[in-house]
Amino acid sequence: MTEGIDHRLRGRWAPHGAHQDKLPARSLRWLSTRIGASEVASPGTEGEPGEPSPTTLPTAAQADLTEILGHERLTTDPAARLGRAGGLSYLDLLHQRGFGELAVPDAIALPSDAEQVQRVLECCVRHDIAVVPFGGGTSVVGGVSALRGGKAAVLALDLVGLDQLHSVDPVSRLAVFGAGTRALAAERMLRAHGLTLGHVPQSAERASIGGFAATRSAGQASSGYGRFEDMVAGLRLATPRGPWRLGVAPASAAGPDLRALALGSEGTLGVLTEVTLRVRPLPTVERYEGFVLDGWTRGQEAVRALAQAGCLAEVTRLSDSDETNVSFALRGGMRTAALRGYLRARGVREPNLLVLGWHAGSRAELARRRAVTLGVLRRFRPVRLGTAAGEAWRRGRFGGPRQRDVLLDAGVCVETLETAGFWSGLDRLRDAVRTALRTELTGHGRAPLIMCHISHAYETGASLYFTVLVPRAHGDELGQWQRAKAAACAAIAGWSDPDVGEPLGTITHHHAVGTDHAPYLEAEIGALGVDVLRQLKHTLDPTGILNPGKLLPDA
Ligand SMILES: Cc1cc2nc3c(=O)[nH]c(=O)nc-3n(C[C@H](O)[C@H](O)[C@H](O)COP(=O)(O)OP(=O)(O)OC[C@H]3O[C@@H](n4cnc5c(N)ncnc54)[C@H](O)[C@@H]3O)c2cc1C
Repeated sequence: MTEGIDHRLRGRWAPHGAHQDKLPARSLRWLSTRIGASEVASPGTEGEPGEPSPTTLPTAAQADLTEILGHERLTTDPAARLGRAGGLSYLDLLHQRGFGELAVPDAIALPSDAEQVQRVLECCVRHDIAVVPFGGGTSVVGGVSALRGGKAAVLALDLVGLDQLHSVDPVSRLAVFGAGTRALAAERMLRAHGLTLGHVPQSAERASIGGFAATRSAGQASSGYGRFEDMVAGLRLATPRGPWRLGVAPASAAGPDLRALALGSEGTLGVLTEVTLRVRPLPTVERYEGFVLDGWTRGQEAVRALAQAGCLAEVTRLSDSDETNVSFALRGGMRTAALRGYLRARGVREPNLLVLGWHAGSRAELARRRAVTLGVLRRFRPVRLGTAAGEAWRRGRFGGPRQRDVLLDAGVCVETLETAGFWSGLDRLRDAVRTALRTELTGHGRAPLIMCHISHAYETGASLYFTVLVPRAHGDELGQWQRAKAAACAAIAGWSDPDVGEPLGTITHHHAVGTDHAPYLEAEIGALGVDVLRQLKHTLDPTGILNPGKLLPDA
């Protein structure tokens, strides 16, 4: 029923992928010295979450839900409930390791089709039970926290059973998926038709099509294939007011695009049951290549030039020198030492690694596009590292979450956050976030490592993705990151500098709002914008059962 994913073991990324958990001892030693950690390697008082409180699902509701789903597809088993208690943010993982209070759903519903989803919602309206739509559970912003919103009980509505490819229309290049389909499963199904979606976030092993649509996700190849919302041609939702279908043509002037209301609605307006996606022919040739540019400013200028010349590779990813140096250090060995020497000899003082990955329909197309890209890059004097560096990145692209588990085991606070801004303000945004994080996390012998990369570029601006590593503050594990994240969010929202007065960037480029970013939404969309969302929610979900506390903090 769970497609090989053991939902009882949420504290770790993929129990069956344990062999990829490698982070050599010498790398850990290097890291601990770098971040000032006598504490690293001592995880402190870590444990397991306690047994959850007994379910408060009313007996009458349980009987009605069982009638809809059958005994097999409704469970109040404590392990299954713990398995859907939150997502995969650093704070979620700390909760799973026994720090602080863990909000646990009272029951799990596992519907097998859209009709069952609709009936479950109507039943929850009748019994006034909160519902948390649950895709892959990879939210890193509190999107699947089991909050009750004042209701007597909360149900996690796991969509894993809606995992089918319903139809493929190769003529129109469309495919219709059940919302619970996992990304890699969707790719496998499309491959059989010679097609691809091209949406590959780092969470692809677990995350679902419905989750991507509900959060407006962006994958690692978004510079070529687009953001997930660009891929959505149509949607079906179950709502407390009844089913809703959106999207009947490739383009339309029939009033505002209501699909955009469902995209990014984070389970607060309805439950996505089916998603119609624009698909592309499978590329026949791919090439990943690494380049080094000297300094962040030059690297950023190069990516802007590529974006504005309309010649971004599908994967375009620029790491700052902190991230580049860490990736060199973790690799270690003679080759890396030789590479450092070579870069110094070429006059590179601050290596910023640029990875470009092209997906093309033919060798000729690849050669043509690559030549244009290299032509644009030339004036930024890149040092070419060839395909070995590009392939090294590609091989390691899914390793992050596994290495995070290893670092957590070693007592490191490791978390990411992201934003986006226009090119002209990107330096200011990056500086503000880095300063906020550094100020909050430095002290007591700790020297946080704050790395940044651009992995989604547009004509007008780019995303900034920060990865933070710092020794965990024993006794203040949750507070340490909560304060740092709040400071970074305040900087993005433009609150930390009285001269700014408006947001420096968006509070989230692709992780969504969830609970964590909800306090900052108004700074971005205004009080009127929040009111529009509130009214919309009231129309679709009048009794407020859907995903309480997400997107709108008070809904
Ligand atoms: C290690 C790691 C790497 C990540 N990398 C990326 C990345 O590269 N790019 C990126 O965009 N994100 C990334 N994320 C974040 C996360 O994977 C995305 O937000 C993803 O879109 C969530 O999909 P999911 O199926 O896991 O949704 P969930 O976590 O289950 O849910 C996310 C939100 O959507 C709602 N929801 C889920 N399914 C439905 C549905 N069918 N109908 C209505 N609402 C629904 C939930 O209620 C919740 O509010 C990463 C997360 C982790 C842990």
